[in-house]
Amino acid sequence: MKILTAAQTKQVDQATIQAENSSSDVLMERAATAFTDWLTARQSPAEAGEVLVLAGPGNNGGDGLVAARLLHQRGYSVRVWVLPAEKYSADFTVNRQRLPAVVPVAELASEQLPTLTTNTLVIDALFGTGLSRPLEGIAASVVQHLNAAHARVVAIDMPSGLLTDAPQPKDSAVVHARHTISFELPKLAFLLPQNAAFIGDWHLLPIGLNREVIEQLETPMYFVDVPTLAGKLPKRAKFGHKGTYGHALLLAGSKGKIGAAVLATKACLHSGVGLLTLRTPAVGYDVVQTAVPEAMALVDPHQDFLTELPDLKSYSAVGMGPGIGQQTATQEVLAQLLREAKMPLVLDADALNLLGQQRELLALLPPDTILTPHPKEFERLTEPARDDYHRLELLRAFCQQHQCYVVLKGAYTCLGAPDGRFYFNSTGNPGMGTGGSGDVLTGVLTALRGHSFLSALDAALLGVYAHGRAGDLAAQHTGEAGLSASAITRFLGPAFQELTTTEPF
Ligand SMILES: NC(=O)C1=CN([C@@H]2O[C@H](COP(=O)(O)OP(=O)(O)OC[C@H]3O[C@@H](n4cnc5c(N)ncnc54)[C@H](OP(=O)(O)O)[C@@H]3O)[C@@H](O)[C@H]2O)[C@@H](O)CC1
Ligand SMILES: Nc1ncnc2c1ncn2[C@@H]1O[C@H](COP(=O)(O)OP(=O)(O)O)[C@@H](O)[C@H]1O
Ligand SMILES: [K+]
Repeated sequence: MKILTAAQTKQVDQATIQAENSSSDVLMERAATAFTDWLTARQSPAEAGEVLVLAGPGNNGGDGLVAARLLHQRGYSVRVWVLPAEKYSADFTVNRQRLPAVVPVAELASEQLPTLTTNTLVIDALFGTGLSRPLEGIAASVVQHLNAAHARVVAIDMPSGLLTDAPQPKDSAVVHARHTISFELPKLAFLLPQNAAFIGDWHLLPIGLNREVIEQLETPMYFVDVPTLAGKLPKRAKFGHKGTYGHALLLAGSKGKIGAAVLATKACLHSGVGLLTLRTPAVGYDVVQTAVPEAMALVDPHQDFLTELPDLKSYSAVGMGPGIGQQTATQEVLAQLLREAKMPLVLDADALNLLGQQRELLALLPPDTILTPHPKEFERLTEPARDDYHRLELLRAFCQQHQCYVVLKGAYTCLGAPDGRFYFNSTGNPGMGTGGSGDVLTGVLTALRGHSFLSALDAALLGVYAHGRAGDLAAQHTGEAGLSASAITRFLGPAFQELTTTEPF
């Protein structure tokens, strides 16, 4: 699914209206009807109480006015508050006129603000994607009043005051919504941690925007859902054998962190790898042979940490990092790996920290290497980010400079590609914020990079999605608090199964 800018969204709106030979108020009616359907399916008139609709001067306000009319028609008690402005959009004006006279309408003013309690249901239709600057004056006062009351706010399209795809000026007033109901495609602002408190839970409602126009628009940003991945993971071949699916090598573990190696190993085995060898310090031998008998253990001569790179010639992909520690000898192993590897690489955790300590090693990264940092690890490779937008700029520059893929982990993990594109993942849950989840991802990605039939991009997209999906499936059984990294590995199979192409009949 594409992520479009505010400007592109406007373009799609207009093209949709043109293609349908209709008018903008028809599209507004559709959007507001979808919004109202969403709301009324969740709140009866009695549960909602008096619904306050705050309407701004543009089409976001227009959406609010249509919703007010529809809610009134459906038996809800509604009161509208309009933001004073020099001019109102045409569709605002049309829908202001269409509002039944019995619906009370008042103008917002600093000395006249609605009375709010924590239980008041407020529809925030002040500003949407047309916001061009931070809120000030009466608009800012209304937003501050709303936030101070902790009312139940449902925002239409955007929480008012929040920019769709640009950094937010510091301390600007932005609505804190419980839900943000947007249309058709996700917006970049929804995916950034710094906006979580404004957006609440977001939901997308289809409103029949023109598919062809969306297809044609160029964007460097995608939201990865099932349709994005359709057809990428082939069914296993009838006569396939272990050689068909690659021989992966994992370099993982050190004394006290052999568990990280076990988790990555299990994950790799549950992600379709043909053969797997684990290189771990001698201290891990018994553990690994017992915990993961399917993997071959190739122990390092050192008892506690990795000191020697094994011969690489048998392997189709190598993953390094989980639990390896940051010993100088291990750094040497990493440097040698970067110099010698002719096969795809996945680097995680301490392998990234070691790279951060010796940045000249970055020049040795083989093209299409996948790095999987969380934001702190990413900073160690680059520089501290001012905010989430700056972090994305750093990500793009890093991927382009080093011609690598970076899986920037988080709630919406962002895969940066060497061509400057971003792919935000849609699966996963907060239960995955627990030690070892990242080790599991390394195992998954190493397995997929060993599949000669997958490109680096497709391996990364499939792996990140399946990892999150496995976390979601596991959480259905364990709950989020009860989720462990081991549980994620147990649901990788079903997650991959869902993504596997079925033969056409
Ligand atoms: N996209 C879709 O699929 C569909 C979109 N639809 C809806 O349309 C919405 C976009 O509508 P929109 O373009 O009229 O913009 P909107 O957010 O109402 O604000 C613009 C007004 O605010 C003003 N203004 C701006 N910043 C300001 C500030 N800081 N302080 C004060 N004023 C400020 C600005 O004036 P100006 O910048 O010219 O001064 C202008 O008057 C979209 O979010 C969705 O809800 C649906 O109806 C149909 C399907
Ligand atoms: N709130 C969340 N929603 C979705 N996924 C999450 C969330 N928190 C963490 N994750 C996922 O869990 C994994 C955590 O990785 P990482 O931070 O490296 O953990 P560890 O080092 O403990 O293994 C990442 O894949 C991340 O995307
Ligand atoms: K809004």
